[in-house]
Amino acid sequence: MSAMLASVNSLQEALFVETFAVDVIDLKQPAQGALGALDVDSVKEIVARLNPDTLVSATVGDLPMQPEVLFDAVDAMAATGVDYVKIGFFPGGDWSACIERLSALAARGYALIAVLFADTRPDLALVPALRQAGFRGVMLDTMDKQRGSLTDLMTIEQLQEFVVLAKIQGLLTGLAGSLRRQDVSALLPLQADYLGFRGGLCQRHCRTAALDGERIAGIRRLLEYKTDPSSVRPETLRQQAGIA
Ligand SMILES: O=C[C@H](O)COP(=O)(O)O
Repeated sequence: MSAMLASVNSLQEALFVETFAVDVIDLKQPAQGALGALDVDSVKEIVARLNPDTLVSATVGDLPMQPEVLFDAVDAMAATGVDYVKIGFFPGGDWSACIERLSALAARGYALIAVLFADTRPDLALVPALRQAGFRGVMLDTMDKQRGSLTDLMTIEQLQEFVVLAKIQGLLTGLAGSLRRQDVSALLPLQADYLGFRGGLCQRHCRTAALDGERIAGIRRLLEYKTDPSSVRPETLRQQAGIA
């Protein structure tokens, strides 16, 4: 079974999705890009207002792959108290230098999640380097939301290969990218740690539109945890990965 990550753009939306007991509330501003960010003060306030047991992640924005730019943004977002910081690996720049610079933040105990974009054909040879740098997880998403869902861009076999590769490295593994309700049954057998949603939770499947309670409840029902939801908690993952 996979956990459910739901992306929200405000305190109001965060409190709303919390009532559906989603497993991870992901703070982002979809109107500003694939991984558009909320400002750190808003994130801080949302973290303070949510139930302390609710897992929260946040994105840092669609940033250029420049080590210092990413370092500063991730440092500031991690300091808000979110459980995970999601970092998009966009085309261009020096990915290795960025990973190395961010390893200093991972060493401070921040749980970093690399987001790779299926529509940019990312080099999966990067996955072991993420683990070595102390990243806590890696996920696939889509950059261009007009190109269909993740399952339109990669075959189930390719997605399975990604999940297995990431799990071998002991990384938390996520799948997202315009996922629709009908994608869930195809993705569940892959046993990713979580599936992420925004557009699929919104009216008209439009990621910048308002959340739709019926859609959220429908996907939540498909992803009801049958096992221990604490398995995606940072401390559990640390133990699994043998990190003190
Ligand atoms: O991390 C999950 C993303 O927010 C997914 O957004 P999307 O469903 O609109 O592609």
